[in-house]
Amino acid sequence: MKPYIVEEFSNGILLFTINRPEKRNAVNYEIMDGLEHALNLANNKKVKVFAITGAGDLAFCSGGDLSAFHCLRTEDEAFEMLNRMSDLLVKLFYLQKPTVALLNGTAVGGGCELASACDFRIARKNVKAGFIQGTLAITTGWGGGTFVSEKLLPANAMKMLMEASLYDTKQLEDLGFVQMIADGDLLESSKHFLEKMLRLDVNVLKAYKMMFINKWEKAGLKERVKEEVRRCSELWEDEAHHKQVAKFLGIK
Ligand SMILES: CC[C@H](C(=O)O)C(=O)SCCNC(=O)CCNC(=O)[C@H](O)C(C)(C)COP(=O)(O)OP(=O)(O)OC[C@H]1O[C@@H](n2cnc3c(N)ncnc32)[C@H](O)[C@@H]1OP(=O)(O)O
Repeated sequence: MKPYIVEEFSNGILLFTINRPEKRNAVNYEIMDGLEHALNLANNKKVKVFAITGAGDLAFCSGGDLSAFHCLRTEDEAFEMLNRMSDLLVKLFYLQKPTVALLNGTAVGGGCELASACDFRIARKNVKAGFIQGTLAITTGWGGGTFVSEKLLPANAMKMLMEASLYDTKQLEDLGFVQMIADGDLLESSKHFLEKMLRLDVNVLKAYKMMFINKWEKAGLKERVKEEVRRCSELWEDEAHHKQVAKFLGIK
């Protein structure tokens, strides 16, 4: 089974699907390579909106693949992986067209960071999401803390990060994290959400997105993401983190 799927629709939506439902769409290096490939395709002027979703109906993305990354023990080893994914999420954040995360299921940890790198989040009714990294004795490490602090009211962003909890769709909507709760098919609901944008020329969408990109550039966003990655790498090395990951993986 291919670990990811890239589909271009005639209405201008390019859809990237993480296709590892058996691992709750956890992100490993293959998925990172796939995301990089899809982001390169998204620069084509035929693409008006870039969308991301997960295969199956249980998880959008469960964050970093703990079995793949459990072997990363030191700050530097962690930084290399975290930096690779954070560079990709910055590229997604700065994509010069609208981006949308279609939350087909649970978005936890890095999965919530992936969703926060998009301009919009549309969720199915029974979805839960949260930055649970704190329960693993680390912080966000792919840029999600920086992204969400740009997207939500400061108190709501800090609440989501510091509570390290899962929220339901009503809570996510109240926090301003989710812009629409889908009633029925997620892709159809997203087309309804996007239909007014999709009728505009891609250059108009690009010009408006540049207004936000310029603001983020002036706010030192890329440097703040690098600091976030470094802070997470430092915590990653601590025994407290390795112990929590081993517990999840059932390793004594
Ligand atoms: C900076 C980002 C940072 C990083 O590490 O890079 C993070 O993302 S930290 C957060 C890492 N993610 C997690 O801690 C989430 C772990 N997963 C879960 O909490 C649950 O699996 C959940 C809530 C996503 C779904 O629960 P559900 O009961 O539906 O499924 P299972 O727990 O039974 O899992 C099924 C199957 O998938 C494997 N799995 C799930 N998540 C991951 C993951 N993140 N990495 C690797 N494998 C994962 C799980 O082990 C099961 O595999 P199986 O072989 O069937 O036992």
